[in-house]
This record gives sequence, structure tokens and C-alpha cells, in this order.
Amino acid sequence: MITFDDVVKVYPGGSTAVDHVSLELPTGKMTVLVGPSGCGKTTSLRMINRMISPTSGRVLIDGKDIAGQDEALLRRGIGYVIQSAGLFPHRTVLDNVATVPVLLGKTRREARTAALSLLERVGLSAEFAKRYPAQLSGGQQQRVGVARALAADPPIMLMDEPFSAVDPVVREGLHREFLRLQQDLGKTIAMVTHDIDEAIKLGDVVAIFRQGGKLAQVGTPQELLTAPADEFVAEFVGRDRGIRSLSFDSAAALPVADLPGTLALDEAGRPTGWLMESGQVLPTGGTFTAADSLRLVTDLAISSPVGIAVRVNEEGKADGVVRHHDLADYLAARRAS
Ligand SMILES: Nc1ncnc2c1ncn2[C@@H]1O[C@H](COP(=O)(O)OP(=O)(O)OP(=O)(O)O)[C@@H](O)[C@H]1O
Repeated sequence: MITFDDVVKVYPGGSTAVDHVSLELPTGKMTVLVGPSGCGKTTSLRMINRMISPTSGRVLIDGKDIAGQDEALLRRGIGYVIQSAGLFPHRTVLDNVATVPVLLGKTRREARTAALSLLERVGLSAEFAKRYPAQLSGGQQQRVGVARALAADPPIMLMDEPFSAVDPVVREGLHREFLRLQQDLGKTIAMVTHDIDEAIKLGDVVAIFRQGGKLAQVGTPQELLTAPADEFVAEFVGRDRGIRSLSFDSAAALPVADLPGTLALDEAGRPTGWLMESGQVLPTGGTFTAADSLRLVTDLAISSPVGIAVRVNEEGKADGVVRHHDLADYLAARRAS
């Protein structure tokens, strides 16, 4: 666990970047620091690896004040990923990833083998290994940056706007891959972003900062969406927080009705469309499983040509439907209970 204990940072010249922040970043989880520009996120992040020292207060890792620890040793256990990936331009992708393990005492051969497998884990095939950073797209460079930070297998990762330099579609893909990777690796991660949607999507815990370096609220994404502490947080998490909070609710408990005769199925029982009175067959527009979220079911029910979302089992066979008015009743009953 990383602990900020009443931390203050005043830069020379008098600006208070971080103002009495107390925060816990749980081990093995992703904590996202988010807030408007200049509210002290990067300063806070850099206090974890002592690139910046607090003016007062303490930062502790597993209960030990890092101020008394050997800086090089401390940083060995902390990977660091930054926005522009910060790769060495004159080294190949493979050597970018393998350099730190070699410095830590691995043979070049061991380090390169490990680097290749790490590159694969972040979605880069062997053909990229020989290229130089300038021969990669922004998203590919970010992946190398993540692989490089992971190469020393640090228990802690600091990530400063790691996904912001790429377009929304690439970012979406990187998010998915990163979540999958984190599920396997269970690193303790502190990530800075100014994008609340990214914070809500990736964070196990989200710490919202406000101007002046103060914490506005700390909670799970669901807590922030359903119970914002004040107007600032409510405004910051955005207007459609009601619908977004449904992303965190499972469709498993949702009562389903029997399949209507208007749902066309193939021989394996998979839905193929809606049979309209006119004889036309309209696409179902997608299906859900019990493992999906209420947000997806709501979206399917609203966008379905007949106002009905179709549930399928793991083989893709239709096993029930949810009509949008039943969904509305379910949500209303849930709110009342
Ligand atoms: N080296 C420095 N000297 C003086 N002031 C600084 C220094 N670094 C940052 N600041 C100030 O401290 C405040 C917090 O900066 P910080 O970079 O931590 O914010 P941030 O939330 O990460 O911002 P952004 O989202 O724009 O990157 C800002 O007002 C900034 O101008």
C-alpha cells in the first residue's frame, strides 16, 4: 500500500501544488489521480518515486517512510510510464525494453528473450522488435513504454497520462489490453489523467483533485457516480453519470421473459433477427449475456427495433429477453430498495 500522510508541496516561489493530501493506494490495485489542469496530480505522482520531495507530510510504502530509503533501490521497485513514452530514440524497440534488466544484472540474452515476450504481452509482434521508436505509431510507442516499465517487474507502476497522446480508437484498444494485463499482473498502479472517463473505466479507486491541490473525493468509480460529495465532483464526473453507473451493475440479477415468437433463430438457437409483421427481418442489434452490464442491456433495449434486448448463453443460444419497460421497472424497484 502507498500512503500519502498529510502531504503538502509548496514550490519555490510560493505556489501550493499539493495541499494536505491524505490518500491510500491499495496494493495490487489501480488508483487514478484525476482533476483539472494544474491541480497537483503529477506532483503527487512524482512524490512516490522521490523525483519530488514533500514540503511536509510523509509518503509511505507498506508503512515505511520513503524519505529515509535509498533512492536507487526505491526506484528499482517502481516502473514509470509517461505520456510521450520517453523511449530511447537510438535504440531498437527490443533494446528499449531490455536495457533496464541488463542494468539490473541479467545477461543480454536473457533480457532480450524476456523483452520479446513482454512485447508480445502488450500486443506487439516480433516484427516490431528491430524497429526504432520513430518507426512506430503513437499507440505502438505507448505499448513499448508500458513493456519497458514492466521489464524490471516492479511491484509499483507510476503512469502519467500514458494514453493521452493517441486517438480515441487506439486509446480504447490500449485500455482493454491494459485492463487484461493488469488482471494478470496485479501491480500497484498510480495513474494520472485529466480524463474522467478514463479514470472511471480503469480505476479501482479514483482520487479527484480540485484546484489548489486539494482532494475533492476518493472512492470507487461507482461511489463517485452514484454519490458525488459535492457540486464540483458531480459536475466533474459529468451529466450522464446515472447511465454510466449502470456499467458497474451486472445483468445477472435481471429477470428475463420467455423468447417471443417474433424472434427468429437459426438451427443452433442463435438469434438472427426480428420478424416484423411486414415480413421484413430486422437485426437484433446485438445480444447480452448474464456477465454483461446493465448499461449494455439498457442500450440494447433502447436501440432495438422492437424495444427488446435478447439474452444469450455462452454458446450464443438465445435464452430470454428483457423488454425496455420491464428494465425500467427493475431499475425503479432497485432504486426504491
Ligand atoms: N517545478 C515547479 N515549480 C513551480 N511550480 C510548479 C512546478 N511544477 C509544477 N508547478 C505548479 O504546481 C501546480 C501543480 O502542478 P502539477 O504538474 O502537479 O499539476 P497537474 O495536475 O499534474 O497538471 P496537468 O494536468 O496540467 O499536468 C501547478 O500550478 C504548477 O504550475
